[in-house]
Amino acid sequence: MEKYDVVILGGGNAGMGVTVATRAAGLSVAMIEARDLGGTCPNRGCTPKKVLVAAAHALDEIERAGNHAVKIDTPKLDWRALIGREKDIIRDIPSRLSGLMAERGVDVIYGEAAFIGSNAVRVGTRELEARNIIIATGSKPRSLPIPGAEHLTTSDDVLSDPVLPRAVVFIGGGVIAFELGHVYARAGVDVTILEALPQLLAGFDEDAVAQVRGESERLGISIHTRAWVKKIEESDGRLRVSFARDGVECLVDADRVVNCAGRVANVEGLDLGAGVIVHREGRIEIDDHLRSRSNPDVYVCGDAVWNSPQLSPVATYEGGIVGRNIVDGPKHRSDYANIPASLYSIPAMASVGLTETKARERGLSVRVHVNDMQGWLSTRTYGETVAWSKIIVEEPTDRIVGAHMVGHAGEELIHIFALAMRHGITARELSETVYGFPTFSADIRNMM
Ligand SMILES: Cc1cc2nc3c(=O)[nH]c(=O)nc-3n(C[C@H](O)[C@H](O)[C@H](O)COP(=O)(O)OP(=O)(O)OC[C@H]3O[C@@H](n4cnc5c(N)ncnc54)[C@H](O)[C@@H]3O)c2cc1C
Ligand SMILES: NC(=O)c1ccc[n+]([C@@H]2O[C@H](COP(=O)([O-])OP(=O)(O)OC[C@H]3O[C@@H](n4cnc5c(N)ncnc54)[C@H](O)[C@@H]3O)[C@@H](O)[C@H]2O)c1
Repeated sequence: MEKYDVVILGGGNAGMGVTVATRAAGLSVAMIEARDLGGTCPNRGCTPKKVLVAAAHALDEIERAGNHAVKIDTPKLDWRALIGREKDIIRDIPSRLSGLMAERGVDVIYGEAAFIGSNAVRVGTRELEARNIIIATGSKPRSLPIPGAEHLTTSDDVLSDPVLPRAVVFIGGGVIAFELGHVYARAGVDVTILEALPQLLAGFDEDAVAQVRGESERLGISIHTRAWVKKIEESDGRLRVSFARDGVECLVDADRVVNCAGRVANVEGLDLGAGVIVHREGRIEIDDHLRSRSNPDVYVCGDAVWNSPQLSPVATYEGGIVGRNIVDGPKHRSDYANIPASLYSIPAMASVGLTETKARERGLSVRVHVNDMQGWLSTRTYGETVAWSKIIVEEPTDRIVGAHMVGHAGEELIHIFALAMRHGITARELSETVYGFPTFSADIRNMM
């Protein structure tokens, strides 16, 4: 049995995050990775997705070029070349991360790990024992138990398929469906989104979501809520999706049907029982320090945590907390307030803090500033199709408790709000700040 202080299962954002404090403290650390170092975000998530989103942005700019008196013929997207560009941009990430881990003194072992004891794992023929074992194995698409589920593809396939389909159905109306749906729609694909719940994009402010929905429908995306998918069948070389909506049976044909119904912790193959790790259907029971309740030598971080946001910076942050808890003893807790998040639709929807509904549910006395910024000079200058904001301010303290934007460079501006919220800068102080002009940032003064 090889002995280490720390063994990390998974070499994604979360696993990498653990290595910082543990190696700085001189602990011996092994990282076991089944596929590519970097995990989902740089290889199959954020980064390759953003390359496609950037291309869709270019198409959006071209669509709006007429506003600037620029005449452009109908643009033509070479999808195969775009996928090639995407792969090219991310190609050397795993090898660069391998270099980083070597520099940091982390032993990387490739293979699929599983527990063989409370403090031991097996990978291939090797057995490793450690004082602490970290589950940082990420997430995987939720399986959909519907007839024809074998026809489903995932975001991994969308990001790798060099053939542009004619029509695509996304099952689930969450972030992945909207981001990839906007890219496809810009590329001329017929896009349908089928969401089981009455609301789309749960967790975002409902009024902001309504703006995104409007813009998505303007692009030609067909959206159905309360849609219950019954089956997927192959028919004449295409796929036919049957779903019920308000008691009415509906059909939609497509070349691809993508499972975007959420992602669950990827822990099925870990033999959690052998590790004495209590869980409910893969939801590992953890304390405030991200430790397994049944085996305190085991920590969980990143997407493998079932009840924290599945975001790449959150995975890195939680990995950092776990690393510090291992070094300092279990003292550190994560704080998920004021973490900015964006939907990279085109235009993007950005958000930090509480939605209006959540602020009211908490009984906060708030003033809500909603701005349709369509008529504002900066919006008109750039010919934006949507420019909208909602800023939620607590009445007695003037503290900003939530900010939500669609368009207007919101995915960048949201960080100014996040910074203000984190450091207690009030709405008035933010409004009184002198901003460079003319910029989108300067509009913050008039948003509240
Ligand atoms: C299409 C898509 C787009 C996304 N876009 C964004 C975005 O724009 N912004 C954002 O913040 N987040 C985004 N996310 C979410 C983000 O990618 C994840 O939150 C983040 O990557 C999670 O990091 P992690 O380290 O927890 O897991 P992962 O990065 O998934 O890493 C887990 C690693 O564990 C390995 N592993 C699994 N099982 C084993 C085993 N038994 N033994 C050894 N290794 C194992 C896997 O191979 C993987 O490399 C996106 C996700 C997807 C799917
Ligand atoms: N920009 C970003 O930060 C970004 C981008 C992509 C992914 N991610 C992360 O990846 C995670 C997974 O993304 P996702 O879009 O798969 O999940 P999601 O949780 O955002 O959305 C899933 C949606 O599918 C619906 N659904 C579930 N079962 C269904 C069914 N049988 N039929 C129809 N609808 C069904 C849910 O009600 C939900 O609205 C997200 O939680 C997100 O945090 C983040």
